[in-house]
Amino acid sequence: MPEVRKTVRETARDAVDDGARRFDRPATEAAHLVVDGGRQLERRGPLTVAVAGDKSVSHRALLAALLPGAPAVLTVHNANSGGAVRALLPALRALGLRVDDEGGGTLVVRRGAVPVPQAVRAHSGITAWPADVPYLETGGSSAAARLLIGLLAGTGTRAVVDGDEVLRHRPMEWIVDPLVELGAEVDYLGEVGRLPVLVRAPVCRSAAVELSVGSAQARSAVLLAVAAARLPATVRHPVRSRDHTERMLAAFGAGLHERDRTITWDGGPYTVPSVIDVPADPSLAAYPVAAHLMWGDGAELRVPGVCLNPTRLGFFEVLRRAGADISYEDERRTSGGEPIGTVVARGGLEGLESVRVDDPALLHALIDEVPLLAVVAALLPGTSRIGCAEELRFKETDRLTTTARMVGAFGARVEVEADGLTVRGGAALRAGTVPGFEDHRIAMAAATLAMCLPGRTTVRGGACHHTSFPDFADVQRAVGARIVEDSQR
Ligand SMILES: O=C(O)C1=C[C@@H](OP(=O)(O)O)[C@@H](O)[C@H](O)C1
Ligand SMILES: C=C(OP(=O)(O)O)C(=O)O
Repeated sequence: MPEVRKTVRETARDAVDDGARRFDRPATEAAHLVVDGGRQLERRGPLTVAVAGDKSVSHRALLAALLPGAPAVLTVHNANSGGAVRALLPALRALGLRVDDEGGGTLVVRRGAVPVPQAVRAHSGITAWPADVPYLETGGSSAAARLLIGLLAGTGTRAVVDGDEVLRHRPMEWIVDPLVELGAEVDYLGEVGRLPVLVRAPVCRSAAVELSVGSAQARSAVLLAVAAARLPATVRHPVRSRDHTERMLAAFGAGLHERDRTITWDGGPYTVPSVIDVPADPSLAAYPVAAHLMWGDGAELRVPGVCLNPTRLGFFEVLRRAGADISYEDERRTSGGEPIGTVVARGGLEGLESVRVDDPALLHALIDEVPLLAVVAALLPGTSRIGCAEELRFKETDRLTTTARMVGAFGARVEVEADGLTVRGGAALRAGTVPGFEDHRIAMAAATLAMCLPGRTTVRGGACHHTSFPDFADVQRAVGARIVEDSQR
């Protein structure tokens, strides 16, 4: 372990001085999104829209094919087809899995194929790459990279894991440090704490590890490592963030127990099924629901088949606490340990004063929806505060800064603090040209706000929504938006 490890809070505070530069991207190549404000609906009755499969559950379902004892053929239904999930497929193929896209979100993963090598991405600090090990690149998807590193460290598969230029800036010590405590050997090939890494030797010590970050990816990497190694372990973590890995392993029959933020894994047997169904993504459902509430002129919006795992419902919960009419209808079915149901939104934002996030578990339950929550907050009259959000600085962009800049470009008054945002409502918002920062969550939040402002908004590089929500524009059109991708660039 390093002698002095900065806390996430300290690192986030330093990042403030660095401004958004650290995570800002170069000028985007992606097409813009062009939005004309106002709702265009033929009738105002109840509406139902479907959103794609959950990104996090899709990643875990695909990676289950690497667990020991996984079936020769694993079929994943309703997988998210965005760039972040797709980014995992070449890495799986390089490890000797065949992955076929059968259409309609069905991916079939077969063991025992001839490995398809990936091209090595040049790195200014690396002249000689380790020979005779697979090179696995996971694009810009941190979930894909971190969970994969955990699995490789569990199965004892030597490999290099890398990512694109943005992912190469994101922290990997969050997972490497605990894996090393468990006896794994993982080398940084370039900058310490960053990709690319070489996974050299497996976890082998039954230690009790203590995680310093709330990141579900960090916890999942450790759990997948010990589950793959069949190594009993105890994992203490600071906050209950999304628990899809725990639910998936428990659904496989693994002996996993949690008490007082301590997870105990008994190292016993489990069975990976041959079919995994992915529920719809609550983080995607948040966009049509937000648009419906911000317009406030529709009857009822229903989004069925959504993953109702409470560790993912923070966006809806915060709005419910503020007075929004959002409810869940339990569909009385579960999949892979995940509860499934319909999200129902009625009415609009009238009567809502402000929103508040002041507890880490709540923040983690809406971690990817912070830009969207800031957009909603900008339309409320009062002062909203989104706190406990220091980990937002380590996403695709520094999302505290990029959220503030995006909402600010509409005229909103937003202050960035070390651990969050204060949004002072009541400012006059206007359409215009706003930055998307090549960050899908920022771009989709901007486009959603633009839908309820008069006039035309261009979200620069907004087509990056394909990372997590390829049919974002179609879904928003289905609820009444006038939105197109500007391919004339
Ligand atoms: O576990 C996952 O699949 C994810 C966890 C979250 O990241 P952190 O766990 O790093 O906060 C989230 O932001 C990301 O979109 C997906
Ligand atoms: C932060 C995200 O994903 P990841 O951390 O996997 O890149 C996201 O999808 O918003």
